[in-house]
Amino acid sequence: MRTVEEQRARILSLAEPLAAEVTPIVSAVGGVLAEDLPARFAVPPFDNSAMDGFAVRAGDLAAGVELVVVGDIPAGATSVPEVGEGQCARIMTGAPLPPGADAVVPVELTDQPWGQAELPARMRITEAVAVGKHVRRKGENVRVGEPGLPAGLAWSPAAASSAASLGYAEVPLIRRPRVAVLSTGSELVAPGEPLGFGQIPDSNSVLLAGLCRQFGAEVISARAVGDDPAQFRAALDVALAADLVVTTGGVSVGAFEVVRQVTEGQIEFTKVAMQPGKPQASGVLAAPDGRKVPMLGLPGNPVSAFVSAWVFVRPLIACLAGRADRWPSVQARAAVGWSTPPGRRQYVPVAVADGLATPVHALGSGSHLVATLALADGLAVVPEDVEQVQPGDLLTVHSITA
Ligand SMILES: Nc1nc2c(c(=O)[nH]1)N[C@H]1C(S)=C(S)[C@@H](COP(=O)(O)OP(=O)(O)OC[C@H]3O[C@@H](n4cnc5c(N)ncnc54)[C@H](O)[C@@H]3O)O[C@H]1N2
Ligand code: MOO
Repeated sequence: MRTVEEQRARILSLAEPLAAEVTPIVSAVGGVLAEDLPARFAVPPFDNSAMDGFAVRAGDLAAGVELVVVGDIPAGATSVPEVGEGQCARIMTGAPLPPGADAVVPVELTDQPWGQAELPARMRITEAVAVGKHVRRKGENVRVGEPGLPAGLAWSPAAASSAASLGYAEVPLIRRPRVAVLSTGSELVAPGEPLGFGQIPDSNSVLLAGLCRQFGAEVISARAVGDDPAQFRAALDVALAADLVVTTGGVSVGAFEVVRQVTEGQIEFTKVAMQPGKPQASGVLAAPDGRKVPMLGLPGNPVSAFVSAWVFVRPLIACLAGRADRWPSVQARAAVGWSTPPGRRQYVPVAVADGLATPVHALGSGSHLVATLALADGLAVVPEDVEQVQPGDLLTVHSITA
């Protein structure tokens, strides 16, 4: 059996980051920055006032000193007066600091009224300020040419505002990878439908569509097909419009494994030393338009599909998106003991509280325990060489919320 790491390395070798596209910053939320963006503008772009008040020469100041007001500098002013000894200029927040001035006295520390007021001829200060006070220096956030935003940054409203400030209206972005989800199984009926004999609700389509979105992908379709090779082939051809196809079911050794029957030869079927999630399929298929599209065939058992999505689909989506993948974890102590399959890494859905990890169901990592999956806030990892977890054992618990 292949280790989890070997399988993950194989899967990552199937794909490359999608090509970057020049994208308006405002419409880019959800993408990933493809290149470093150096600062085209200094931030702030010029020395400016942090307060509404008066630009002064700090050396002139003492409580009670009166200064001659030589001009008015609103934000957006295109020219500014020079401030000489004994002089000051009225200035607003964000307005350029005039030559000669080296500090700003807020209007509250003067004898002048705040708010809309005539420009006074003279102004008396009530409290002195030090050199540099209330002045925001050019480039004190970032200087021209310095690193602005780094490649790999997940685009966000904050990133758009940084990019605008750094001088960019468009940026090279890798869009969200497009994923098609295809669940297989003749026993599947749509959620909410009554169940006939031997039928089961299709929970994997909604599970994987949601997880892929959580992992940063755009889901272009999520549907179920029966275990009929022609039906599956036709659905797969449509799904290949995506950047990644994720299927569930039909990868084991039964007599009606439709994913295996249709794709064997192009897709590799293997066993991975993990539980749940042992049977795994992965490979690259040729889309009708000639693109090479990676496909992951996850096992059909719902908890197996869930764990496989976190362990394999998530890093592959991150790779396509041009992002580094990291899976946050915490350490927690097992609240109870349980047995684990030797030689396979176990991923157990657990609830974590007060540093204790409790399996969300007494049957632990049973791959069919879909009804209680939602109660988990992490996947506890039991290493391959452990056969019995004892109460109090320290476990790594991966987050399933980030
Ligand atoms: N003889 C062996 N049998 C099995 C082995 C094995 O090694 N030898 N491995 C077992 C393991 S482990 C797993 S996991 C499953 C994987 O089987 P498949 O990927 O082929 O999945 P199916 O047989 O289609 O379904 C398995 C199970 O999951 C239910 N299911 C499937 N799709 C959905 C869905 N969309 N929503 C909800 N539930 C779904 C399905 O009804 C089955 O109960 O194979 C074992 N067998
Ligand atoms: O690997 Mo299966 O996913 O153990 O039930």
